[in-house]
Amino acid sequence: MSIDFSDTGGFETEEPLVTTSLTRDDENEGSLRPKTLKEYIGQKKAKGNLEVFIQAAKMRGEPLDHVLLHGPPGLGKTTLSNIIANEMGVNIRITSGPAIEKPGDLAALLTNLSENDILFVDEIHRLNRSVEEILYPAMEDYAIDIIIGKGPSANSIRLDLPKFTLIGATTRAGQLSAPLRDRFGVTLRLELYTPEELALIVKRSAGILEVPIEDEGAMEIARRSRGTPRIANRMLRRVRDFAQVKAGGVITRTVADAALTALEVDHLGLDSVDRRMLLSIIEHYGGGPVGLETLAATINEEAVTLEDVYEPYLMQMGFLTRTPRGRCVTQRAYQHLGLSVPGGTGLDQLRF
Ligand SMILES: Nc1ncnc2c1ncn2[C@@H]1O[C@H](COP(=O)(O)OP(=O)(O)OP(=O)(O)O)[C@@H](O)[C@H]1O
Ligand SMILES: [Mg+2]
Repeated sequence: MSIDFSDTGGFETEEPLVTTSLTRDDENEGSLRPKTLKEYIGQKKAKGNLEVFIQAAKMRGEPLDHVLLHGPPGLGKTTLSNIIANEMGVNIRITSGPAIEKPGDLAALLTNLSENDILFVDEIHRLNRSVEEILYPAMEDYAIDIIIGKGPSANSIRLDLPKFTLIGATTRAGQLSAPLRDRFGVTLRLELYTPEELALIVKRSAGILEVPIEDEGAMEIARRSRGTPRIANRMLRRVRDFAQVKAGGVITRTVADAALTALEVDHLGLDSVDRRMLLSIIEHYGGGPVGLETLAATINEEAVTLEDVYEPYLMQMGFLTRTPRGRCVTQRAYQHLGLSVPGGTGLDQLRF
């Protein structure tokens, strides 16, 4: 059976599937968030470590060591932070690097915490320097130094804080200053998910959303969601719309394939930006190397978006490599795009 979804009707105005930030699609993302470590699929290494640290902290009746979570957007950093709070049985206060403008803002947050609470700072690489300096003694000694008064009569007093856990999340661990990075006892890197793990996530989400889905339908979405649960959940919602309007409601492999193809997501999950990126390196820069900024300007996208969102997946798939002189496409990329590999190596010769 084949279904033609090329007439996408009312779906054209949808927002892109791949983004750095949240879209309208994610509004009820919260309802799909697992609440316990057990429900949190994949990330075996990070989860295994956390299980031990959480148990040990609970046995000692102490707060968990400060945790730094890093990895590309949409892999479950915020989710994991909420789970840690839940598993520890403590409160979590949520803020972000850019939201804390002055040292006083952070001091207010810290002094309002209760014993063992978690302070979650998203995008922690964007904290400004003067705010960051308040964090050093807070993390190390559970204290902050406050200056009272001005000029010669100014006095510094040390204020004790409750023992708390700082969880920092960042997509760019490399941008964290060394003194801040060193003060985290636990650093966990989240990895892109395998298609099998993503299929479990899709089936779990479909269950919550009460969408009928076949195993093969879930796998089709999983294979095309570029290792990222947030994208898998977005795709599930779009495919559900197609399934309901055009195919009787059930998400089968055929329905998922037709819907995602209509959304310009190819069978490995590459979208139009990925393809423009690879094609531009091939057509304008002879396959590379080309610097990230130059490439971004050529295809009219932001360099950070390419670096944080697109590159991790293209590198994982073996389509792109990073060299000291810039980005290069691989033979696999030529093959995937249906182009012949320059120099006549690769496919052309293998065919004989
Ligand atoms: N391990 C997981 N198991 C099941 N669902 C997950 C998992 N990780 C993430 N999700 C789903 O993906 C969505 C996005 O995750 P989350 O918001 O935690 O990502 P993030 O890493 O904080 O992203 P960002 O960097 O953009 O802040 C969540 O709503 C959740 O439903
Ligand atoms: Mg987040």
